[in-house]
Amino acid sequence: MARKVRCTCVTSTLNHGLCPCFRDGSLVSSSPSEHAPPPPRCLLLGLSGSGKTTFLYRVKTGEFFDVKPTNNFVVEEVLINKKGDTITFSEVGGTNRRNIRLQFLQSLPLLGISILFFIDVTSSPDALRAAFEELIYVISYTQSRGCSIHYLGVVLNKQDLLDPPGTYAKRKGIEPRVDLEKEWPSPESSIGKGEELLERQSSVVKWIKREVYEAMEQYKLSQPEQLHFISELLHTGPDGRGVSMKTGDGVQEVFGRLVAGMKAGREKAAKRAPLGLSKTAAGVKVDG
Ligand SMILES: Nc1nc2c(ncn2[C@@H]2O[C@H](COP(=O)(O)OP(=O)(O)OP(=O)(O)O)[C@@H](O)[C@H]2O)c(=O)[nH]1
Ligand SMILES: [Mg+2]
Repeated sequence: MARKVRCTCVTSTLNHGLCPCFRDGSLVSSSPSEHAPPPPRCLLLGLSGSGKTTFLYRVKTGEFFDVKPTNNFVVEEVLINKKGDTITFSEVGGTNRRNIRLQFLQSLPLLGISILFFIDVTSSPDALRAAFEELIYVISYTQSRGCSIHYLGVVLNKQDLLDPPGTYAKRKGIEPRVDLEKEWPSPESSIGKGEELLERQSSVVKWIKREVYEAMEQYKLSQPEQLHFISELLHTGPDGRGVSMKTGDGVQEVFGRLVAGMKAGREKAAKRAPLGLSKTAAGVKVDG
C-alpha cells in the first residue's frame, strides 16, 4: 500500500517532511497511484568518502554540501524532466561492513538495476585496489542473483584534487592533494614512461579502466548492458575540466549519461529477454 512517511532526508527537508523512501527494505512510495510502476532506480555505490552523498545533494539541489559519512543508506528521488519523471537513488554508505550492503541489495528486486560506482581518483594505489575489489564484488554479486545490470557508470571523482600544472585545481585556487609527477600513478609499467605530465593525468584514467576490464575478464563476468567510465570529461590544459562533485564540474554530464544509459540499457535488456521476464515473482515491475 502506498503511503508517505516523515523522515530526515534531503527530500523531506525540501518537501515538508514527506518523501518516497525505502525503509527497512520496504517500499514506501509517494506515487499518485499505488499501481503505477515505481520510478527507475539507481544504486550509488563505492568506498566511503568517494563522493556519493555529495553527488546526491548536487543533483538534488544544485549545491555543494559538506556532508557526513552515510549510516546504512539514504534514498532520494530526483526529477529528470519537466514531465515529472524521476529516478530513485539509493546510496549505500561505504563505512558499513559488507554484510550490511549485502542485506540492502538483497532487499531490492534485482532483475535489472543501474549503478553509479564512485571512485576517488586521488586514492593511493592500495585504496584503488580496494575500490576495484568492491566494484567487482558488486558486479559478481548482482549477476550471481540472476540480475542484469542495465547501466553501470564508473565515476572517477575528485579530479579537482589532481595537480597537473596549469589545470583546474590551480586555476580555481584549490589546494591540490595529489602531485601526479611525484606520487601518482605508480602502477608500474602501465604508464608510459616518457609521457608528458599533462598526458599522465589521462593515463590515470586509462589505468583504472583497464584494471576494471581485466578483472571482469578474470572473473568471467558479463558486461553490463551499458558501461561508461565517466572519464572522458577529464581534459587537461587551460580549458581543462574534470569530474568533481565539489566544484560541480561534470555533474550534469554524469547525470545525463545515467539517464540516457539507463534507458538504452533497459531497451537492450528488454529485446534480449523473453516475454514476461520483466516482472518479478511478486509481480512488481522492475525498471532501471
Ligand atoms: N575535493 C573534493 N572533495 C569531494 C568531492 N566529492 C566529495 N568530496 C568530499 O569528500 C568527502 C566524502 O564525501 P561523501 O559524499 O560523504 O562520500 P560518500 O561516498 O558518500 O561516503 P560514505 O557515505 O561514507 O560512503 C566530503 O568531505 C566531501 O566534501 C570532490 O569532487 N572533490
Ligand atoms: Mg555518503
